[in-house]
Parts: sequence; C-alpha cells; structure tokens
Amino acid sequence: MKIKLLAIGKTDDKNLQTLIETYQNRLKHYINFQLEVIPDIKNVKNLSEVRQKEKEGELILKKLAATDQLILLDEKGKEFRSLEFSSFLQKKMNAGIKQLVFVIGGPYGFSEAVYKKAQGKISLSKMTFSHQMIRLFVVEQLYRGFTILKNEPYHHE
Ligand SMILES: C[S@@+](CC[C@H](N)C(=O)[O-])C[C@H]1O[C@@H](n2cnc3c(N)ncnc32)[C@H](O)[C@@H]1O
Repeated sequence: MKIKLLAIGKTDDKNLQTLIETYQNRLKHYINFQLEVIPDIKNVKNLSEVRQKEKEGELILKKLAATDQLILLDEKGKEFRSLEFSSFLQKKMNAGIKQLVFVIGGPYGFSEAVYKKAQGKISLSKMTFSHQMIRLFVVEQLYRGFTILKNEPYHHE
C-alpha cells in the first residue's frame, strides 16, 4: 500500500517544514509515502468561504485515482488512540488498498463534495489546529503507527 497526504498551500515556516521533512524521511523506511501540496488558490480574498472550499474541493478531487481510498482529517471525525490507529493502518494494508489518501482541508475545512467522496474521517483532537500544523501531527502519527506495527521502541504506554 502507498500513503499520500494531500494538503493545500505551501508551508511558509521553515522550522515547521524541517520537522515535517524529518518525519517524512523516517516514514519512508516503512511505507511508500508522499506529501503532495496543492498550490493555494489565487485571489481568495474575492471568494466567499463556501466558494473557496468548493474550489479547493475540486482540486482535491482531481488528484484522486479511482482506486484511492480517501480519509479526511477532520476535527469532527473518529478519534483513535495511537495503538488503534496502528491497527487501522494494518487493516487497510490487509484489505489490499492500493493507495490510502489522507487529506487536510484548507482554512475553512472541506466542501460538501469532498465529504461525500470520503470513506472516513479521522480527528487528531477535538481542538482545531491550523491547516499547516496538522501536517506535522499527521506525519508523526503515521510514523508512530508504523513503529508500533514493527514493535519498535518509539511509542510507550
Ligand atoms: C483550520 S482547520 C479548518 C477548520 C474548519 N472550521 C473546519 O470546519 O474544518 C484546517 C484543516 O486542518 C485539519 N484539522 C484541524 N484540526 C484538526 C483536528 N483536530 N483533527 C483532524 N484534522 C484537523 C482539517 O483537515 C481541517 O480541514
């Protein structure tokens, strides 16, 4: 199985970018992983929140292959303990899914079309994180999940 993390807009903060790359590189030892950044929409100031979400949604949906399984990062989604998240990953691998695509929404979240297309929603907390910060938390949790599956001493509980 491959894993892709789709996100909207470049990370401007160098420190955050460096940390994200650290976990991306670690993850590569366990799984074919790619972080794909969809460029920011131009002239967003002239768009309503709904229209911005719709436009971002169109770009997200265009990136998906027919066989991809789409999981949204959403604060109203299902919460997992890290051990449960590692089992979730194992189940997806066992199911023979070609590519699992996690998506992070833009500043206002997802359009209705993206919600309709998704096979699941995962929350990392009931609190809302910025669409930039959440990238780091996702790559770290993926890394943690794979170290759990490999019985490596990174996660402790
Ligand atoms: C600033 S948040 C958008 C918040 C917006 N109010 C909403 O309803 O989705 C930007 C994106 O970060 C991700 N995100 C933020 N907090 C999250 C959390 N606690 N769990 C999972 N994803 C989160 C989601 O993908 C969200 O679309």
